[in-house]
Amino acid sequence: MTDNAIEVTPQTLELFQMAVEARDKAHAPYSRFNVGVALRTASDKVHVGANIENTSYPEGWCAETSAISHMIMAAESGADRQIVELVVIAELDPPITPCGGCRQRISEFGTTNTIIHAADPGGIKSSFTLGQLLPAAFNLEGDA
Ligand SMILES: O=c1ccn([C@H]2C[C@H](O)[C@@H](CO)O2)c(=O)[nH]1
Ligand SMILES: [Zn+2]
Repeated sequence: MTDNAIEVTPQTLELFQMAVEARDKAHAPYSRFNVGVALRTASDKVHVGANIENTSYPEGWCAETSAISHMIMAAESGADRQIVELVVIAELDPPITPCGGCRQRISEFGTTNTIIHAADPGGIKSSFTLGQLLPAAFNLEGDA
């Protein structure tokens, strides 16, 4: 359990390990801030990503975006593109949560119940639902 009572399961710990490994692949020579992500789909597939920066600074992208790109290109069914749970890891205290743009991207392929775990190398430190991180999200389809 973390501070707000979202459960950390053995599956979550596996996700954490994969995010740690993904982080080693970051290309972040400009910020020197390596980020790793692992996400699990409704079909129980795992995809990873790291941040990939560019000498033209605004052209870099986040670890979450890398992982979503992997998920979409590997997907063969609707469940393969539904994000159930995601771990983001960097080295900061308090641990980072996805940036605003990535919250919106996760929202495209998640629900308000999608779980987002914020980790540092020591483990998962806090957990949120996407609804907590992106309340009143933009959604052309409305609630119906
Ligand atoms: O959730 C986040 C927040 C930041 N970054 C990256 C973007 C940039 O490369 C570096 C510093 O902001 O961290 C991510 O990958 N994910
Ligand atoms: Zn981002």
